[in-house]
Order: sequence, then C-alpha cells, then structure tokens
Amino acid sequence: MKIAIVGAGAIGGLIGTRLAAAGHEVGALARGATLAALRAHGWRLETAAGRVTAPVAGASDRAADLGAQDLVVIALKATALGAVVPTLGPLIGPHTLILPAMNGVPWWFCAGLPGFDAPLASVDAGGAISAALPVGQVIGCVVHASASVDAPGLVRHRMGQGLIVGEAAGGRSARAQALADVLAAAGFDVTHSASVRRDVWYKLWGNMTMNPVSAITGATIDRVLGDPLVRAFCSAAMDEAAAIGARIGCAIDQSADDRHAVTARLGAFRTSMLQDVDAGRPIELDAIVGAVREIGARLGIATPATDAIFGLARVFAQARGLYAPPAA
Ligand SMILES: NC(=O)C1=CN([C@@H]2O[C@H](COP(=O)(O)OP(=O)(O)OC[C@H]3O[C@@H](n4cnc5c(N)ncnc54)[C@H](OP(=O)(O)O)[C@@H]3O)[C@@H](O)[C@H]2O)C=CC1
Ligand SMILES: CC(C)(CO)C(=O)C(=O)O
Repeated sequence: MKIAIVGAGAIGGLIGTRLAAAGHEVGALARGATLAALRAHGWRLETAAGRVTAPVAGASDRAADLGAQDLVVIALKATALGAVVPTLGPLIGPHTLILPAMNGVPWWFCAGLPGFDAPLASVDAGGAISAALPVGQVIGCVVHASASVDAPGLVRHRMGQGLIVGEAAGGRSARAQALADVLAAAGFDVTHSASVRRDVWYKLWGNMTMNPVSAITGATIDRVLGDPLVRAFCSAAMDEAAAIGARIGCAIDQSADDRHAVTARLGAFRTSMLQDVDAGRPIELDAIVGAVREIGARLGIATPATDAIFGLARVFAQARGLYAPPAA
C-alpha cells in the first residue's frame, strides 16, 4: 500500500514505522527537524523489544512531492489540523482512504446526524476540513496506544497496541476490514467496529475531564480522582456527555465511577494535555471539551459542568499562550 503519514510525531511515528516495517511504502508529510531526521534515518521506533527501523518512502513538507495515496493517516494535534488541511489536496485521490488517528471529536463525527448539517464550529469552523477530507473516504479511528517523541523522528512506544477502526458513517465494510487487516499485520490489536462514532465518544468521555482538569491543576490523574470534590465535578461533566451520547447514538453503558475505576489503573499518569502544557504546546481544548458543549447546545442539553471545565481551561491556556482557537 502507498501510505502517507501527516504529522510524524508520537502516534504518526508509531503507525508509520510499524506499517513501513510490515513492507508498505510509507512516506511522511513533515517539517523542520522531524523532516530532516526522517530523511536522514528513515522511520525509527523504540519498543520494549528493541529498536524498529524501516525506510521512509519519501519525506517532504510539500504534499505534491508525495502524490496521491492509498491511505493517508492524519496524526496531527487537533490544533494543527486547520492549518495543514489546505495543503493536503495532492495526497487525496478519489479512492484514497483517510484515517484520522487523533483524540477528540473529529470533523466527520456529526455527519449524517439529524440537525447537524452545519459543521461544528469548535472543530471545523467554516467547513474547510470536511470539504478537503470528505467523510465518505474517512475510516474513523480510536487510538488506544501511547507513544512519545524522544527526539525528532525518534518515537518511543509506551503502552498499548489498540486501534479501533470503522466506517465513519457506521456499519461494516470490506474496505474497513481490509484496512483493519493491514494494521493488524503491522502489529496492532485492531477492532473493526460497526459504530466507531460510539467508540470515539467513549474515549472522549474520559479525555474531556481528566485531560483539562489535570492540565489546570498540574496534577496526575491519581490525585485528580483521589479528591472527592474534583472527582464529583468530573462525574457531573461526564453525566452531561453521557446524556448527549444517548441522543446521538453513542449511549454509554457505564457510570462515571465505573470509568474512573478504569482510568485510576493508570496511577500517577500525566495526561497528554498536561504533557502539552509542560512542553509549552497548545492544548486540544476545543476538540476534546468545546465540541461536547457545542453538540449539547445544538441538542438543547445544558452542560454547566462541561462549560466550567472549558472556561477554566481556556483561561488557563490563554494566560500561558497555549490556547489556539479553531481555525475559521
Ligand atoms: N501520544 C499519544 O500517546 C497519544 C496521542 N493521541 C492523539 O493523537 C494525536 C497526535 O498526537 P501526538 O502524536 O502525541 O502529537 P505529536 O505532537 O507528537 O505529533 C504531531 C506531529 O504533527 C506535526 N505537525 C504539526 N504541524 C505540522 C505541519 N504544518 N506540517 C507537518 N507536520 C506538522 C508535528 O511537528 P512539529 O514537531 O514540527 O510541531 C508533530 O510531529 C493527538 O490528537 C493526540 O491527542 C491519542 C492517543 C495517544
Ligand atoms: C488520561 C487518558 C488515559 C484518559 O483521559 C488519556 O487518554 C490521555 O492522556 O490523553
């Protein structure tokens, strides 16, 4: 398969290296030091079993140099997507599959839902992302794996190999199964889901509280969950999101406490949003929290606890120059 990774950071590097090592022709749209490292060394991944390396099939900061692909994996931070999307045209042919390996509510999430004809302003203000990356070519994805960047172009796998993939519009398809098979052969634990939108919502259910609350407080999730007041506040926001999910085909059959018990197993874990704050990177606030509020507002569901989290995290991030509002 001819594959381009857009955003060759932690998750892009993890997926890119494994696919290239499995024999696929995997290129990268990258920039700066990451681009230079990929050109010099190819794909590199540190794993518990040792370093995995594989040749990169072209690395460039211009999509035209890479050309039309069978598969485009988008592994950018949500805050970067709006700026990159206008450059992606040359990668996308009529049969190109698009796999967004990102957290938060993706641009395709509300497509086809009654009352959601206009794109979400928190995710795709103006609709440029939906226009450039057509939902009919999207295979939705949830990443249940963790990775980090040791140095530009050198990625470290931390834990988990899980990927959930499925048709954005729901149901199963031969093309989603074929992609699931490709990812499984590259070493991932892959689930082909008939309702990937629901899987996205379930992952978001944890991220929408743990990530911003850890970012604001600077605390690891064991401390966040260990304080009964903060835990109850997080539960209230999650109850709001569960009520929204029930209205959009994303019902959650757990209580917030059930979910906290799963998250607590991670122990003294620094969430990805806290790590972004530590590194001085913009936080993915609109995709992870703002979109939940916006969907609730469109459905007429009040979200006071989610609003409070969003407002506090936004002020926190603005005060540090880490808030990037969605591109218009
Ligand atoms: N890391 C993890 O364990 C997990 C991450 N996720 C999600 O996956 C997504 C990706 O996260 P992660 O891999 O950690 O992020 P990283 O910051 O490690 O990677 C993002 C990459 O995108 C690149 N990039 C940004 N703008 C451009 C551009 N204009 N042109 C080319 N490349 C660009 C960055 O390059 P540069 O360094 O130059 O800015 C960086 O290499 C996020 O939504 C995250 O929440 C989900 C599960 C786990
Ligand atoms: C903390 C956790 C595991 C759940 O919110 C996470 O997914 C993240 O850090 O992004």
